[in-house]
Amino acid sequence: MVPRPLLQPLVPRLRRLLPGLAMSSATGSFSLQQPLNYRGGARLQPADGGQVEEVYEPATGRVIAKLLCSGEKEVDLAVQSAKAAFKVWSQMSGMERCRVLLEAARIIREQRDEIATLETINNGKSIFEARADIDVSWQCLEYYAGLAGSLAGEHIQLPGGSFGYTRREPLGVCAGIGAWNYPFQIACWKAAPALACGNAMVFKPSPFTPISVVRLAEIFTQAGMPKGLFNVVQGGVATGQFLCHHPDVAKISFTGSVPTGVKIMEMAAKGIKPVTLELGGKSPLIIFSDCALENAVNGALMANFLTQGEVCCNGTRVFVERKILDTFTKEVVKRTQKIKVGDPLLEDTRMGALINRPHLDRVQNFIKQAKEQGAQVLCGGDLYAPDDPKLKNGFYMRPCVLGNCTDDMTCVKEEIFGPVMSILPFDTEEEVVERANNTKFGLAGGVFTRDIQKAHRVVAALNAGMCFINNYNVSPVELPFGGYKASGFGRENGRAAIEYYSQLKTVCVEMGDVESVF
Ligand SMILES: NC(=O)c1ccc[n+]([C@@H]2O[C@H](COP(=O)([O-])OP(=O)(O)OC[C@H]3O[C@@H](n4cnc5c(N)ncnc54)[C@H](O)[C@@H]3O)[C@@H](O)[C@H]2O)c1
Ligand SMILES: C[N+](C)(C)CCCC=O
Repeated sequence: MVPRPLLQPLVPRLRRLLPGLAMSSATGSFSLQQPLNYRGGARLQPADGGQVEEVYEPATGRVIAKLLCSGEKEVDLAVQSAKAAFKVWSQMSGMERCRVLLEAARIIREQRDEIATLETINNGKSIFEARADIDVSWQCLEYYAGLAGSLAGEHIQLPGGSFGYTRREPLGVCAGIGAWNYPFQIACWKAAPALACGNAMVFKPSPFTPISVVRLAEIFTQAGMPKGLFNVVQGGVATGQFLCHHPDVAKISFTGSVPTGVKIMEMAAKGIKPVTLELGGKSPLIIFSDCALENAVNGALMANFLTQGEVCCNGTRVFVERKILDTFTKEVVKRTQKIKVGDPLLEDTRMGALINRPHLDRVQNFIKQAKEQGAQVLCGGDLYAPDDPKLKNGFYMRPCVLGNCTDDMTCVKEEIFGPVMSILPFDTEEEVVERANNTKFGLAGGVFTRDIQKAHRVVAALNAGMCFINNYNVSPVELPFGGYKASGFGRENGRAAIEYYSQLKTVCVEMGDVESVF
Protein backbone atom coordinates (compact mmCIF):
# COMPACT_ATOMS: atom_id res chain seq x y z
CA MET A 1 0.00 0.00 0.00
CA VAL A 2 1.36 3.40 -0.95
CA PRO A 3 1.54 5.84 1.98
CA ARG A 4 -0.57 8.98 1.87
CA PRO A 5 1.87 11.51 3.22
CA LEU A 6 -0.05 14.47 1.86
CA LEU A 7 -3.53 13.54 2.89
CA GLN A 8 -3.60 13.63 6.67
CA PRO A 9 -1.97 17.06 6.98
CA LEU A 10 -4.52 18.28 4.46
CA VAL A 11 -7.51 17.45 6.64
CA PRO A 12 -7.13 20.37 9.05
CA ARG A 13 -6.41 22.69 6.12
CA LEU A 14 -9.53 21.52 4.27
CA ARG A 15 -11.50 22.10 7.46
CA ARG A 16 -10.16 25.65 7.55
CA LEU A 17 -11.10 26.20 3.92
CA LEU A 18 -14.51 24.61 4.19
CA PRO A 19 -15.56 24.93 7.83
CA GLY A 20 -18.80 23.01 7.29
CA LEU A 21 -17.23 19.86 5.94
CA ALA A 22 -17.01 16.68 7.91
CA MET A 23 -13.79 14.96 6.96
CA SER A 24 -12.05 12.43 9.15
CA SER A 25 -9.74 10.98 6.52
CA ALA A 26 -9.42 11.02 2.74
CA THR A 27 -11.12 8.76 0.19
CA GLY A 28 -14.46 7.57 1.50
CA SER A 29 -14.98 10.06 4.29
CA PHE A 30 -15.59 13.47 2.76
CA SER A 31 -18.97 15.11 3.12
CA LEU A 32 -20.15 18.66 2.71
CA GLN A 33 -23.04 20.50 4.33
CA GLN A 34 -22.14 24.05 3.35
CA PRO A 35 -24.30 25.90 0.81
CA LEU A 36 -23.02 25.61 -2.73
CA ASN A 37 -24.42 28.84 -4.13
CA TYR A 38 -22.23 31.92 -4.04
CA ARG A 39 -23.68 35.38 -4.39
CA GLY A 40 -22.67 38.87 -3.29
CA GLY A 41 -19.40 37.59 -1.84
CA ALA A 42 -20.82 34.80 0.33
CA ARG A 43 -22.03 31.20 0.27
CA LEU A 44 -25.78 30.93 0.68
CA GLN A 45 -28.77 28.71 0.02
CA PRO A 46 -30.63 29.51 -3.20
CA ALA A 47 -33.57 31.90 -2.80
CA ASP A 48 -35.84 29.54 -4.75
CA GLY A 49 -35.78 26.33 -6.73
CA GLY A 50 -34.57 23.79 -4.28
CA GLN A 51 -34.80 20.65 -6.39
CA VAL A 52 -32.27 18.31 -4.77
CA GLU A 53 -29.51 16.47 -6.69
CA GLU A 54 -27.10 14.02 -5.10
CA VAL A 55 -23.41 14.72 -5.58
CA TYR A 56 -21.12 11.68 -5.71
CA GLU A 57 -17.58 10.75 -4.89
CA PRO A 58 -16.79 8.63 -7.99
CA ALA A 59 -14.01 6.72 -6.20
CA THR A 60 -16.45 5.18 -3.72
CA GLY A 61 -19.90 5.79 -5.20
CA ARG A 62 -20.88 7.61 -1.98
CA VAL A 63 -23.13 10.66 -1.86
CA ILE A 64 -20.98 13.49 -0.51
CA ALA A 65 -23.33 16.45 -0.79
CA LYS A 66 -26.90 17.39 -1.62
CA LEU A 67 -27.18 20.04 -4.27
CA LEU A 68 -30.06 22.52 -4.16
CA CYS A 69 -30.78 23.65 -7.70
CA SER A 70 -31.20 27.38 -8.26
CA GLY A 71 -34.55 28.62 -9.53
CA GLU A 72 -35.35 31.64 -11.70
CA LYS A 73 -35.32 34.05 -8.74
CA GLU A 74 -31.91 32.90 -7.53
CA VAL A 75 -30.49 33.19 -11.03
CA ASP A 76 -31.92 36.72 -11.28
CA LEU A 77 -30.44 37.70 -7.90
CA ALA A 78 -27.03 36.37 -9.03
CA VAL A 79 -27.22 38.32 -12.28
CA GLN A 80 -28.28 41.51 -10.44
CA SER A 81 -25.43 41.05 -8.00
CA ALA A 82 -23.00 40.67 -10.93
CA LYS A 83 -24.50 43.72 -12.64
CA ALA A 84 -23.87 45.89 -9.58
CA ALA A 85 -20.27 44.66 -9.24
CA PHE A 86 -19.71 45.20 -12.97
CA LYS A 87 -20.28 48.93 -12.49
CA VAL A 88 -17.30 49.09 -10.14
CA TRP A 89 -14.97 46.56 -11.81
CA SER A 90 -15.42 47.83 -15.35
CA GLN A 91 -14.35 51.33 -14.25
CA MET A 92 -11.08 50.10 -12.77
CA SER A 93 -7.92 50.35 -14.85
CA GLY A 94 -6.43 47.25 -16.42
CA MET A 95 -3.50 47.44 -14.01
CA GLU A 96 -5.84 47.52 -11.00
CA ARG A 97 -7.62 44.43 -12.31
CA CYS A 98 -4.25 42.83 -13.00
CA ARG A 99 -3.22 43.10 -9.33
CA VAL A 100 -6.41 41.44 -8.10
CA LEU A 101 -6.13 38.60 -10.62
CA LEU A 102 -2.49 38.06 -9.64
CA GLU A 103 -3.49 37.86 -5.99
CA ALA A 104 -6.15 35.25 -6.87
CA ALA A 105 -3.51 33.26 -8.77
CA ARG A 106 -1.21 33.47 -5.75
CA ILE A 107 -3.88 32.16 -3.38
CA ILE A 108 -4.70 29.27 -5.71
CA ARG A 109 -1.00 28.39 -5.93
CA GLU A 110 -0.77 28.47 -2.14
CA GLN A 111 -3.85 26.23 -1.77
CA ARG A 112 -3.04 24.01 -4.75
CA ASP A 113 -3.03 20.70 -2.90
CA GLU A 114 -6.25 21.36 -1.04
CA ILE A 115 -8.11 22.43 -4.16
CA ALA A 116 -6.71 19.47 -6.10
CA THR A 117 -7.91 17.16 -3.32
CA LEU A 118 -11.44 18.57 -3.56
CA GLU A 119 -11.32 18.14 -7.34
CA THR A 120 -10.18 14.53 -7.05
CA ILE A 121 -12.84 13.69 -4.47
CA ASN A 122 -15.64 15.13 -6.61
CA ASN A 123 -14.41 14.24 -10.13
CA GLY A 124 -12.59 10.94 -9.60
CA LYS A 125 -9.41 11.89 -11.50
CA SER A 126 -6.03 11.09 -9.96
CA ILE A 127 -4.57 13.60 -7.52
CA PHE A 128 -1.48 13.67 -9.74
CA GLU A 129 -3.56 15.05 -12.60
CA ALA A 130 -5.76 17.27 -10.45
CA ARG A 131 -2.67 19.12 -9.23
CA ALA A 132 -1.66 19.75 -12.85
CA ASP A 133 -5.18 21.08 -13.56
CA ILE A 134 -4.90 23.51 -10.66
CA ASP A 135 -1.50 24.65 -11.97
CA VAL A 136 -3.02 25.35 -15.39
CA SER A 137 -5.79 27.26 -13.59
CA TRP A 138 -3.56 29.72 -11.70
CA GLN A 139 -1.35 30.08 -14.77
CA CYS A 140 -4.44 31.11 -16.72
CA LEU A 141 -5.23 33.83 -14.15
CA GLU A 142 -1.62 35.03 -14.25
CA TYR A 143 -1.64 35.12 -18.03
CA TYR A 144 -4.79 37.27 -18.27
CA ALA A 145 -3.63 39.44 -15.37
CA GLY A 146 -0.61 40.17 -17.56
CA LEU A 147 -2.82 41.10 -20.51
CA ALA A 148 -5.28 43.22 -18.49
CA GLY A 149 -2.96 46.22 -18.29
CA SER A 150 -2.29 46.28 -22.01
CA LEU A 151 -5.83 45.94 -23.36
CA ALA A 152 -6.21 48.91 -25.66
CA GLY A 153 -7.71 50.17 -28.87
CA GLU A 154 -6.11 51.93 -31.83
CA HIS A 155 -5.66 55.50 -32.97
CA ILE A 156 -6.44 56.08 -36.64
CA GLN A 157 -5.46 59.30 -38.44
CA LEU A 158 -8.14 60.80 -40.74
CA PRO A 159 -7.99 63.70 -43.26
CA GLY A 160 -7.72 67.30 -42.04
CA GLY A 161 -6.38 66.42 -38.62
CA SER A 162 -9.50 64.48 -37.70
CA PHE A 163 -9.00 61.06 -36.24
CA GLY A 164 -10.71 58.02 -34.92
CA TYR A 165 -9.94 55.68 -32.07
CA THR A 166 -11.24 52.38 -30.82
CA ARG A 167 -11.94 51.36 -27.26
CA ARG A 168 -11.94 47.73 -26.19
CA GLU A 169 -14.88 47.57 -23.80
CA PRO A 170 -16.30 44.76 -21.66
CA LEU A 171 -19.61 43.11 -22.53
CA GLY A 172 -21.27 43.18 -19.11
CA VAL A 173 -22.46 40.10 -17.21
CA CYS A 174 -21.17 36.92 -18.85
CA ALA A 175 -22.68 33.52 -18.14
CA GLY A 176 -20.25 30.62 -17.80
CA ILE A 177 -21.61 27.08 -18.04
CA GLY A 178 -19.19 24.23 -17.39
CA ALA A 179 -18.76 20.50 -17.93
CA TRP A 180 -17.72 18.06 -15.21
CA ASN A 181 -14.35 16.82 -16.50
CA TYR A 182 -12.23 19.87 -15.56
CA PRO A 183 -14.50 21.72 -13.09
CA PHE A 184 -12.02 24.21 -11.61
CA GLN A 185 -9.96 24.65 -14.77
CA ILE A 186 -12.98 25.29 -17.01
CA ALA A 187 -14.17 27.98 -14.57
CA CYS A 188 -10.73 29.63 -14.68
CA TRP A 189 -10.49 29.40 -18.48
CA LYS A 190 -13.74 31.37 -18.65
CA ALA A 191 -13.42 33.69 -15.66
CA ALA A 192 -9.83 34.82 -16.24
CA PRO A 193 -10.28 36.44 -19.68
CA ALA A 194 -13.80 37.63 -18.83
CA LEU A 195 -12.71 39.39 -15.64
CA ALA A 196 -9.48 40.72 -17.17
CA CYS A 197 -11.61 42.48 -19.79
CA GLY A 198 -13.73 44.10 -17.07
CA ASN A 199 -16.79 41.82 -17.19
CA ALA A 200 -18.65 40.17 -14.33
CA MET A 201 -19.61 36.49 -14.39
CA VAL A 202 -22.33 34.16 -13.18
CA PHE A 203 -21.03 30.61 -13.39
CA LYS A 204 -23.00 27.37 -13.38
CA PRO A 205 -20.88 24.25 -12.97
CA SER A 206 -22.10 20.78 -13.87
CA PRO A 207 -24.40 19.41 -11.16
CA PHE A 208 -22.01 16.41 -10.98
CA THR A 209 -19.08 18.61 -9.89
CA PRO A 210 -20.44 21.65 -8.06
CA ILE A 211 -17.87 21.89 -5.26
CA SER A 212 -14.51 23.33 -6.33
CA VAL A 213 -15.84 26.34 -8.24
CA VAL A 214 -17.36 27.73 -5.03
CA ARG A 215 -13.85 27.68 -3.63
CA LEU A 216 -12.75 29.71 -6.66
CA ALA A 217 -15.49 32.25 -5.93
CA GLU A 218 -14.26 32.57 -2.33
CA ILE A 219 -10.69 33.07 -3.51
CA PHE A 220 -11.78 35.82 -5.91
CA THR A 221 -13.46 37.68 -3.03
CA GLN A 222 -10.43 37.14 -0.80
CA ALA A 223 -8.20 38.50 -3.57
CA GLY A 224 -10.11 41.79 -3.58
CA MET A 225 -12.71 41.51 -6.33
CA PRO A 226 -15.91 43.48 -5.67
CA LYS A 227 -18.51 41.29 -3.96
CA GLY A 228 -20.84 39.89 -6.60
CA LEU A 229 -18.34 40.05 -9.45
CA PHE A 230 -18.22 36.25 -9.68
CA ASN A 231 -21.32 34.37 -8.54
CA VAL A 232 -22.13 30.67 -8.65
CA VAL A 233 -25.57 29.25 -9.33
CA GLN A 234 -26.12 25.52 -9.13
CA GLY A 235 -28.27 23.05 -11.00
CA GLY A 236 -28.78 21.37 -14.34
CA VAL A 237 -30.86 22.07 -17.43
CA ALA A 238 -33.48 24.39 -15.88
CA THR A 239 -30.94 26.56 -14.06
CA GLY A 240 -28.83 26.76 -17.22
CA GLN A 241 -31.88 27.85 -19.20
CA PHE A 242 -32.81 30.60 -16.71
CA LEU A 243 -29.28 31.90 -17.03
CA CYS A 244 -29.14 31.81 -20.83
CA HIS A 245 -32.53 33.49 -21.20
CA HIS A 246 -31.83 36.21 -18.64
CA PRO A 247 -32.08 39.59 -20.42
CA ASP A 248 -29.16 41.06 -18.45
CA VAL A 249 -26.76 38.31 -19.50
CA ALA A 250 -24.66 39.76 -22.30
CA LYS A 251 -22.71 36.66 -23.35
CA ILE A 252 -22.76 32.89 -22.86
CA SER A 253 -19.58 30.86 -22.67
CA PHE A 254 -20.40 27.17 -22.73
CA THR A 255 -18.35 24.00 -22.36
CA GLY A 256 -20.20 20.75 -22.87
CA SER A 257 -21.69 18.38 -25.39
CA VAL A 258 -22.75 19.15 -28.95
CA PRO A 259 -26.51 18.59 -28.35
CA THR A 260 -26.49 21.03 -25.42
CA GLY A 261 -24.36 23.42 -27.48
CA VAL A 262 -27.12 23.52 -30.11
CA LYS A 263 -29.67 24.45 -27.42
CA ILE A 264 -27.37 27.13 -26.00
CA MET A 265 -27.02 28.68 -29.43
CA GLU A 266 -30.78 28.67 -29.94
CA MET A 267 -31.30 30.44 -26.61
CA ALA A 268 -28.51 32.93 -27.39
CA ALA A 269 -30.06 33.64 -30.78
CA LYS A 270 -33.31 34.73 -29.11
CA GLY A 271 -31.43 37.40 -27.13
CA ILE A 272 -28.82 38.16 -29.86
CA LYS A 273 -26.07 37.17 -27.42
CA PRO A 274 -22.59 36.19 -28.53
CA VAL A 275 -21.57 32.65 -27.57
CA THR A 276 -18.38 30.70 -27.10
CA LEU A 277 -19.01 26.99 -27.64
CA GLU A 278 -16.38 24.49 -26.46
CA LEU A 279 -17.94 21.20 -27.49
CA GLY A 280 -17.03 17.57 -28.00
CA GLY A 281 -14.64 15.84 -30.35
CA LYS A 282 -13.43 12.63 -31.97
CA SER A 283 -9.96 13.74 -32.84
CA PRO A 284 -7.41 11.97 -35.02
CA LEU A 285 -3.88 11.18 -33.94
CA ILE A 286 -1.68 10.22 -36.89
CA ILE A 287 1.42 8.12 -36.27
CA PHE A 288 3.80 7.93 -39.24
CA SER A 289 6.36 5.13 -39.48
CA ASP A 290 9.23 7.64 -39.27
CA CYS A 291 8.16 8.80 -35.79
CA ALA A 292 10.22 8.46 -32.63
CA LEU A 293 8.31 5.39 -31.50
CA GLU A 294 8.59 5.85 -27.75
CA ASN A 295 7.37 9.45 -28.03
CA ALA A 296 4.50 8.35 -30.26
CA VAL A 297 3.45 5.69 -27.74
CA ASN A 298 3.65 8.23 -24.92
CA GLY A 299 1.65 10.65 -27.07
CA ALA A 300 -1.06 8.09 -27.74
CA LEU A 301 -1.44 7.42 -24.02
CA MET A 302 -1.58 11.15 -23.29
CA ALA A 303 -4.13 11.52 -26.07
CA ASN A 304 -6.46 8.88 -24.64
CA PHE A 305 -6.14 8.23 -20.94
CA LEU A 306 -5.93 11.52 -19.04
CA THR A 307 -8.92 12.01 -16.71
CA GLN A 308 -10.16 8.46 -17.43
CA GLY A 309 -10.45 9.40 -21.11
CA GLU A 310 -13.07 12.03 -20.28
CA VAL A 311 -11.32 14.74 -22.29
CA CYS A 312 -12.93 16.69 -25.13
CA CYS A 313 -9.79 16.96 -27.29
CA ASN A 314 -8.64 13.35 -26.91
CA GLY A 315 -7.05 11.78 -29.99
CA THR A 316 -9.19 8.66 -29.85
CA ARG A 317 -8.83 7.70 -33.52
CA VAL A 318 -5.21 6.60 -33.60
CA PHE A 319 -4.18 6.17 -37.25
CA VAL A 320 -0.98 4.12 -37.48
CA GLU A 321 1.05 3.68 -40.66
CA ARG A 322 0.75 -0.01 -41.51
CA LYS A 323 4.54 -0.57 -41.56
CA ILE A 324 4.73 -0.03 -37.79
CA LEU A 325 1.23 -1.16 -36.85
CA ASP A 326 2.30 -4.32 -35.02
CA THR A 327 5.25 -2.79 -33.17
CA PHE A 328 3.28 0.31 -32.18
CA THR A 329 0.20 -1.65 -31.11
CA LYS A 330 2.22 -4.10 -29.02
CA GLU A 331 3.96 -1.27 -27.21
CA VAL A 332 0.76 0.74 -26.64
CA VAL A 333 -1.00 -2.31 -25.22
CA LYS A 334 1.95 -3.13 -22.96
CA ARG A 335 2.03 0.41 -21.60
CA THR A 336 -1.77 0.64 -21.24
CA GLN A 337 -1.82 -2.54 -19.17
CA LYS A 338 0.67 -0.95 -16.77
CA ILE A 339 -1.51 2.09 -16.02
CA LYS A 340 -2.33 1.97 -12.32
CA VAL A 341 -6.09 2.24 -11.83
CA GLY A 342 -7.55 2.76 -8.37
CA ASP A 343 -7.93 5.12 -5.44
CA PRO A 344 -7.42 8.53 -7.06
CA LEU A 345 -6.00 10.06 -3.89
CA LEU A 346 -3.03 7.67 -3.85
CA GLU A 347 0.17 9.21 -5.15
CA ASP A 348 0.97 6.51 -7.69
CA THR A 349 -2.53 6.13 -9.17
CA ARG A 350 -2.69 7.31 -12.76
CA MET A 351 -6.33 6.53 -13.54
CA GLY A 352 -9.17 7.05 -11.08
CA ALA A 353 -12.91 6.52 -11.39
CA LEU A 354 -15.29 7.65 -14.12
CA ILE A 355 -17.74 10.37 -13.21
CA ASN A 356 -20.81 8.26 -12.39
CA ARG A 357 -22.55 4.92 -12.92
CA PRO A 358 -24.68 5.92 -15.96
CA HIS A 359 -21.59 7.27 -17.72
CA LEU A 360 -19.58 4.13 -16.91
CA ASP A 361 -22.45 2.03 -18.32
CA ARG A 362 -22.49 4.20 -21.44
CA VAL A 363 -18.75 3.65 -22.02
CA GLN A 364 -19.21 -0.09 -21.42
CA ASN A 365 -21.96 -0.12 -24.04
CA PHE A 366 -19.65 1.49 -26.60
CA ILE A 367 -17.14 -1.31 -26.00
CA LYS A 368 -19.84 -3.99 -26.29
CA GLN A 369 -21.04 -2.46 -29.54
CA ALA A 370 -17.46 -2.20 -30.85
CA LYS A 371 -17.01 -5.95 -30.27
CA GLU A 372 -20.31 -6.69 -32.01
CA GLN A 373 -19.15 -4.61 -34.97
CA GLY A 374 -15.88 -6.56 -35.27
CA ALA A 375 -13.37 -4.60 -33.20
CA GLN A 376 -10.97 -6.61 -31.07
CA VAL A 377 -10.35 -5.71 -27.44
CA LEU A 378 -6.56 -5.80 -27.18
CA CYS A 379 -6.58 -4.92 -23.49
CA GLY A 380 -8.83 -3.59 -20.73
CA GLY A 381 -12.38 -2.41 -21.26
CA ASP A 382 -13.69 -4.46 -18.32
CA LEU A 383 -14.98 -3.13 -15.03
CA TYR A 384 -12.38 -2.94 -12.31
CA ALA A 385 -12.84 -3.51 -8.59
CA PRO A 386 -9.88 -2.28 -6.51
CA ASP A 387 -8.91 -4.49 -3.55
CA ASP A 388 -9.67 -1.78 -1.01
CA PRO A 389 -13.25 -2.58 0.17
CA LYS A 390 -14.23 1.08 0.49
CA LEU A 391 -13.76 1.46 -3.28
CA LYS A 392 -16.00 -1.46 -4.21
CA ASN A 393 -18.89 0.79 -5.34
CA GLY A 394 -16.64 3.17 -7.29
CA PHE A 395 -16.96 3.68 -11.04
CA TYR A 396 -13.78 2.03 -12.32
CA MET A 397 -12.83 0.34 -15.55
CA ARG A 398 -9.53 -0.68 -17.10
CA PRO A 399 -8.22 1.46 -19.96
CA CYS A 400 -9.06 -0.15 -23.27
CA VAL A 401 -7.27 -0.45 -26.62
CA LEU A 402 -9.37 -1.58 -29.58
CA GLY A 403 -7.74 -3.15 -32.66
CA ASN A 404 -9.22 -4.28 -35.95
CA CYS A 405 -11.18 -1.03 -36.14
CA THR A 406 -12.68 0.48 -39.28
CA ASP A 407 -13.88 4.01 -39.94
CA ASP A 408 -17.56 3.05 -40.03
CA MET A 409 -17.68 1.58 -36.51
CA THR A 410 -19.59 3.48 -33.83
CA CYS A 411 -16.54 3.48 -31.55
CA VAL A 412 -14.62 5.32 -34.29
CA LYS A 413 -17.38 7.77 -35.19
CA GLU A 414 -18.87 8.80 -31.83
CA GLU A 415 -17.35 10.55 -28.84
CA ILE A 416 -17.08 7.89 -26.11
CA PHE A 417 -15.64 10.19 -23.42
CA GLY A 418 -13.99 7.27 -21.64
CA PRO A 419 -10.64 5.44 -21.69
CA VAL A 420 -11.07 3.77 -25.07
CA MET A 421 -8.49 4.08 -27.87
CA SER A 422 -9.29 2.86 -31.39
CA ILE A 423 -6.34 1.90 -33.59
CA LEU A 424 -6.75 2.26 -37.35
CA PRO A 425 -4.08 1.33 -39.92
CA PHE A 426 -3.30 3.53 -42.94
CA ASP A 427 -1.00 3.41 -45.95
CA THR A 428 -0.55 6.89 -47.42
CA GLU A 429 -0.50 10.50 -46.22
CA GLU A 430 -3.24 11.53 -48.62
CA GLU A 431 -5.48 8.69 -47.46
CA VAL A 432 -4.98 9.36 -43.76
CA VAL A 433 -5.66 13.10 -44.05
CA GLU A 434 -8.94 12.41 -45.83
CA ARG A 435 -10.00 9.82 -43.26
CA ALA A 436 -8.90 12.02 -40.35
CA ASN A 437 -11.12 14.84 -41.62
CA ASN A 438 -14.08 12.57 -42.28
CA THR A 439 -15.93 13.50 -39.07
CA LYS A 440 -18.51 16.03 -37.96
CA PHE A 441 -16.12 17.15 -35.19
CA GLY A 442 -13.03 19.35 -35.50
CA LEU A 443 -11.66 19.99 -32.04
CA ALA A 444 -8.09 18.66 -32.18
CA GLY A 445 -5.61 16.53 -34.08
CA GLY A 446 -2.06 15.30 -33.77
CA VAL A 447 0.79 13.99 -35.84
CA PHE A 448 3.95 12.11 -34.91
CA THR A 449 6.75 12.13 -37.49
CA ARG A 450 10.42 13.11 -37.73
CA ASP A 451 9.76 14.68 -41.15
CA ILE A 452 9.22 18.36 -40.36
CA GLN A 453 7.75 19.24 -43.77
CA LYS A 454 5.29 16.38 -43.56
CA ALA A 455 4.29 17.38 -40.03
CA HIS A 456 3.39 20.94 -41.03
CA ARG A 457 1.75 19.82 -44.29
CA VAL A 458 -0.50 17.37 -42.44
CA VAL A 459 -1.57 19.73 -39.63
CA ALA A 460 -2.29 22.42 -42.23
CA ALA A 461 -4.63 19.96 -43.93
CA LEU A 462 -6.43 18.89 -40.74
CA ASN A 463 -9.84 20.49 -40.14
CA ALA A 464 -9.27 21.00 -36.44
CA GLY A 465 -8.80 23.98 -34.14
CA MET A 466 -6.02 22.60 -31.91
CA CYS A 467 -3.22 20.61 -33.51
CA PHE A 468 -0.21 18.98 -31.91
CA ILE A 469 3.06 17.99 -33.58
CA ASN A 470 5.04 15.30 -31.73
CA ASN A 471 3.06 15.67 -28.51
CA TYR A 472 -0.59 15.61 -27.43
CA ASN A 473 -2.90 17.17 -24.81
CA VAL A 474 -0.43 19.66 -23.42
CA SER A 475 -2.20 22.92 -22.64
CA PRO A 476 -0.05 26.02 -22.28
CA VAL A 477 -2.46 28.85 -21.45
CA GLU A 478 -0.70 31.11 -23.96
CA LEU A 479 -2.12 29.06 -26.85
CA PRO A 480 -5.69 29.57 -28.08
CA PHE A 481 -7.90 26.51 -27.69
CA GLY A 482 -11.16 25.75 -29.50
CA GLY A 483 -12.85 23.85 -32.26
CA TYR A 484 -13.82 23.77 -35.91
CA LYS A 485 -17.10 22.35 -37.26
CA ALA A 486 -19.43 20.74 -34.67
CA SER A 487 -16.77 21.12 -31.97
CA GLY A 488 -17.77 24.75 -31.62
CA PHE A 489 -16.35 28.20 -32.10
CA GLY A 490 -14.77 30.99 -30.17
CA ARG A 491 -11.47 30.46 -28.41
CA GLU A 492 -10.32 30.05 -24.84
CA ASN A 493 -6.78 30.88 -23.71
CA GLY A 494 -4.22 32.96 -25.52
CA ARG A 495 -4.73 36.55 -26.70
CA ALA A 496 -7.52 35.28 -28.94
CA ALA A 497 -9.94 34.88 -26.01
CA ILE A 498 -9.91 38.65 -25.44
CA GLU A 499 -11.90 39.02 -28.68
CA TYR A 500 -14.66 36.87 -27.21
CA TYR A 501 -15.02 38.75 -23.92
CA SER A 502 -14.90 42.32 -25.20
CA GLN A 503 -16.43 44.54 -27.82
CA LEU A 504 -14.92 47.29 -29.90
CA LYS A 505 -16.28 50.81 -29.80
CA THR A 506 -15.19 53.15 -32.58
CA VAL A 507 -15.07 56.87 -31.91
CA CYS A 508 -14.85 59.23 -34.90
CA VAL A 509 -13.53 62.72 -33.97
CA GLU A 510 -14.03 65.74 -36.25
CA MET A 511 -11.43 68.46 -35.85
CA GLY A 512 -12.85 70.75 -38.53
CA ASP A 513 -16.32 72.02 -39.42
CA VAL A 514 -19.23 69.86 -40.44
CA GLU A 515 -19.64 69.80 -44.21
CA SER A 516 -23.31 69.08 -44.49
CA VAL A 517 -24.71 67.79 -47.74
CA PHE A 518 -28.00 69.49 -46.95
N1 LIG B 1 -14.27 21.72 -26.06
C1 LIG B 1 -14.01 21.79 -24.76
O1 LIG B 1 -13.24 22.61 -24.30
C2 LIG B 1 -14.68 20.81 -23.82
C3 LIG B 1 -14.15 20.67 -22.54
C4 LIG B 1 -14.76 19.77 -21.66
C5 LIG B 1 -15.84 19.01 -22.07
N2 LIG B 1 -16.34 19.16 -23.32
C6 LIG B 1 -17.47 18.34 -23.77
O2 LIG B 1 -18.46 18.25 -22.76
C7 LIG B 1 -19.16 17.02 -22.84
C8 LIG B 1 -19.23 16.38 -21.48
O3 LIG B 1 -19.71 17.28 -20.56
P1 LIG B 1 -21.20 17.24 -20.01
O4 LIG B 1 -21.69 15.83 -20.00
O5 LIG B 1 -21.22 18.01 -18.74
O6 LIG B 1 -21.98 18.05 -21.13
P2 LIG B 1 -23.50 18.57 -21.11
O7 LIG B 1 -23.71 19.23 -22.42
O8 LIG B 1 -24.41 17.50 -20.69
O9 LIG B 1 -23.54 19.65 -19.93
C9 LIG B 1 -22.67 20.76 -19.90
C10 LIG B 1 -23.26 21.83 -19.02
O10 LIG B 1 -24.45 22.33 -19.61
C11 LIG B 1 -25.52 22.32 -18.68
N3 LIG B 1 -26.75 22.15 -19.45
C12 LIG B 1 -27.30 20.99 -19.90
N4 LIG B 1 -28.40 21.26 -20.63
C13 LIG B 1 -28.56 22.61 -20.65
C14 LIG B 1 -29.50 23.49 -21.23
N5 LIG B 1 -30.52 23.05 -21.97
N6 LIG B 1 -29.35 24.81 -21.05
C15 LIG B 1 -28.30 25.30 -20.33
N7 LIG B 1 -27.37 24.50 -19.74
C16 LIG B 1 -27.50 23.18 -19.90
C17 LIG B 1 -25.17 21.17 -17.76
O11 LIG B 1 -25.84 21.26 -16.53
C18 LIG B 1 -23.66 21.36 -17.63
O12 LIG B 1 -23.36 22.37 -16.70
C19 LIG B 1 -18.39 16.19 -23.85
O13 LIG B 1 -19.05 16.19 -25.08
C20 LIG B 1 -17.06 16.92 -23.95
O14 LIG B 1 -16.38 16.71 -25.16
C21 LIG B 1 -15.79 20.05 -24.20
C1 LIG C 1 -6.18 20.18 -20.42
N1 LIG C 1 -6.55 19.39 -21.58
C2 LIG C 1 -6.04 18.02 -21.42
C3 LIG C 1 -5.93 19.96 -22.78
C4 LIG C 1 -7.99 19.29 -21.71
C5 LIG C 1 -8.71 20.58 -22.00
C6 LIG C 1 -10.20 20.53 -21.73
C7 LIG C 1 -10.95 19.44 -22.41
O1 LIG C 1 -11.74 18.65 -21.94
